[in-house]
Amino acid sequence: MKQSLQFPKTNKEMEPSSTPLNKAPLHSIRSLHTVVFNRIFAVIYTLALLCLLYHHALKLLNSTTLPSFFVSISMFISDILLGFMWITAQGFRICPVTRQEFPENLEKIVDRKDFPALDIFICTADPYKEPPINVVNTALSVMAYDYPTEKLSIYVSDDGGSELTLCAFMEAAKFGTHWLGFCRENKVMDRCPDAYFRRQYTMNSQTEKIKIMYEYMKKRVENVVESGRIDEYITSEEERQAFSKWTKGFSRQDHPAVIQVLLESGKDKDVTGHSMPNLIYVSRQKSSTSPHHFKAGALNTLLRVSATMTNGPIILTQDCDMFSNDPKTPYNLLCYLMDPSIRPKLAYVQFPQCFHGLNKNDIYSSEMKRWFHINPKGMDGLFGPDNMGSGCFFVRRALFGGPSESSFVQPEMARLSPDYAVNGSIKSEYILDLANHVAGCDYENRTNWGTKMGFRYGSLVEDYYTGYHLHSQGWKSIFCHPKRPAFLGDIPNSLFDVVNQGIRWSIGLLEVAFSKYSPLTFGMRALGPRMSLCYAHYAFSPTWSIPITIYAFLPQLTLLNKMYIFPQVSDPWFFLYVFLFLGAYGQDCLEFILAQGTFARWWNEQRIWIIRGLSNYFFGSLEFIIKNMGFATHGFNVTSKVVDDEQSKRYDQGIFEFGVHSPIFFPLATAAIINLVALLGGTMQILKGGNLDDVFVQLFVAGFAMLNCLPIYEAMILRPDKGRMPTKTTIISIFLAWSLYLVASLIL
Ligand SMILES: O=c1ccn([C@@H]2O[C@H](COP(=O)(O)OP(=O)(O)O[C@H]3O[C@H](CO)[C@@H](O)[C@H](O)[C@H]3O)[C@@H](O)[C@H]2O)c(=O)[nH]1
Ligand SMILES: [Mn+2]
Repeated sequence: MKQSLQFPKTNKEMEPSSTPLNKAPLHSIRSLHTVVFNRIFAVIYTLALLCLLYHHALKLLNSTTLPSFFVSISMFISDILLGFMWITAQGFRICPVTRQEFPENLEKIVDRKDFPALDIFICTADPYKEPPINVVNTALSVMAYDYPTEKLSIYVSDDGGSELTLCAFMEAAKFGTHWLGFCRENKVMDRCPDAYFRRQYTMNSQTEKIKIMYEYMKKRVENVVESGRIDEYITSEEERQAFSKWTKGFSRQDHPAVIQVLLESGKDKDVTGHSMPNLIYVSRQKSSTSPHHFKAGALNTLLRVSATMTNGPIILTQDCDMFSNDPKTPYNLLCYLMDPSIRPKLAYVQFPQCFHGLNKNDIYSSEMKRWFHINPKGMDGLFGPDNMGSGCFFVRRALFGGPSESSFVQPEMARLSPDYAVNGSIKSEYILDLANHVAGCDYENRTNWGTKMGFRYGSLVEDYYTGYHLHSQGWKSIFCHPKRPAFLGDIPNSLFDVVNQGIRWSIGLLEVAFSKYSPLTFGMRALGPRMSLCYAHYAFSPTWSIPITIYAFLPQLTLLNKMYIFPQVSDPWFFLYVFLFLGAYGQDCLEFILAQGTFARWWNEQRIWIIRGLSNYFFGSLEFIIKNMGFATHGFNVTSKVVDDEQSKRYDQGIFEFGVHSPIFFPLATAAIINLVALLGGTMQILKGGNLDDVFVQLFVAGFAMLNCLPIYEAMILRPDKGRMPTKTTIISIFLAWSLYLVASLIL
């Protein structure tokens, strides 16, 4: 049977004469006040950039020696790239908007029993980097959504193919029957058990009981992972059956599909007698000879498996460390979905990624305020925010071709179509066989999955890439940012993890930047200039490594060799540099603070930008080039979510964590040394009677860098703890700095 109606009709559609949506609006939108200022400033700044270009051209023409030509051209390239990135950033500033939802009006417009079915996808990939107890917490937090349970299905994708994770979920299913009832009866807001017990809660016999149960479950799950053995935890024949696929030849890279229905809605009840939602464990088939496309591949498998079982028209994609912080979140989503003026072209509603456990001044700028909070508002005034992977509700239909009837892409099996109405028990043999079939590792051969259908393959930032394609096809999206964060996630708390995550993102973004789908070519045509500027800003952000690296070394090395490369203070061109620097930094700071940021956090953000330039962007670009030369690289390196107590203590105190010896710290440490030496050298030149007028800008650049490097000096020399910069890294960096200085002295 085909389903003719995906979403219930709202009263408004049925009776166009009365307009309840006007009396009880579901959402509102308004322009941000900064728009006018942004536009005027953009014009002035662009003119200043043109003047700078002219100035550079003059300098190039007037350079008489090879070294001075080399220096001029390097600075020219740097400023062109900085200017280019600045221009692309204007896409976000041209018409930023902010939205508000009125979920309290929702039930006036649509009955709860008519809510659309919701399929929730949670991805995990490694039980040692992503502790199953955290994944379980994430799952429980969404299982406990305030939503009709018979419409709620949770699919857990385990790319680690680990029996430990399955075992953890069996424990979770049992505990869930207590937890869900407890949350409903007590109207609990924190439905992630771990978050609930970490916060203040009223102690009574009921909370005490549930806490004991939680602790018991947690202990069992942690023990399973620690011992690596599941035998003691198996209590029934059914459970034993579930693990029968883990045979001798079973490995992470090579194993059959494992699909296990842990809870079936309508059949399994919680302790208060209410139905439980569906809970399904899925580990897709893997073979070392078939590409699996990382998270995008996992999501596409879930798309198909869920299609065979529940085929909910709405899909929430969730990282395993991003738990729900508000049980009413689906209500906010429905405020847009139920609006007939928005629904036909709506592909997804994105909630911002928010994080818990940030230290006071957010030293690694893990909040990513610009990426996750400020920029999406800018895109929301155009076609809508980019997709951020987690916390995103998709309309299933949007993953099957463009919004028009004619651009619909029919999957190879009608059974997987977004409008197919499923029926029958999800535990039936027929459905399970089908589900196993579509979870096969060769299933996608010669199909449109990953190209025209589902989540897109070809970039390590599958979220960004998929959102970009959906917009290009004519779909819209919405940025929904309620006051209480809808989801809260973990942050990496060592610089090493931060940098590695950033390297992966850089590679993924460059894969898009230099593909046939580049935002500057394909994007311009498909999306128009403003939206494609936004996408280009992200795609090309790794190119920041070039100007940042040049600015981190060249002014300093030239200063040490008494070569002055910027205008003198008395030269009128000097003021152009002052304006360009203060203008960009000032606007950046203003935006950050207007978005409820603090000055200290902004300062750390700009520092991390420089650090990224010398690490993530730098090595990401390098790895991208290596990859394109045909060498194998890392792929999707999952970020570790394991917390080391000592390390997290240092993090809480706001101390930078280096800890491991790694080449990824070389450029950073070398730059720190060179800048300090240049600052000292430059000061000496003045003391010896040099002209401050000549030296000033270079000295300023070195001083500014030095300020930014304070935590690095501290980590190199002052700190005794384990998180300090390893001596080996420091020594090699000193050697590198020395060599650079020698080479520069020879050339310049
Ligand atoms: O082969 C893989 C690799 C990863 N994952 C899952 O993908 C998610 C994100 O991985 P993580 O290591 O946490 O990456 P982050 O950099 O923190 O994630 C951000 O960036 C990713 C793209 O690089 C997006 O997929 C994420 O949604 C976004 O939050 C996790 O749940 C993983 O379990 C898989 O399912 N299969
Ligand atoms: Mn993550």
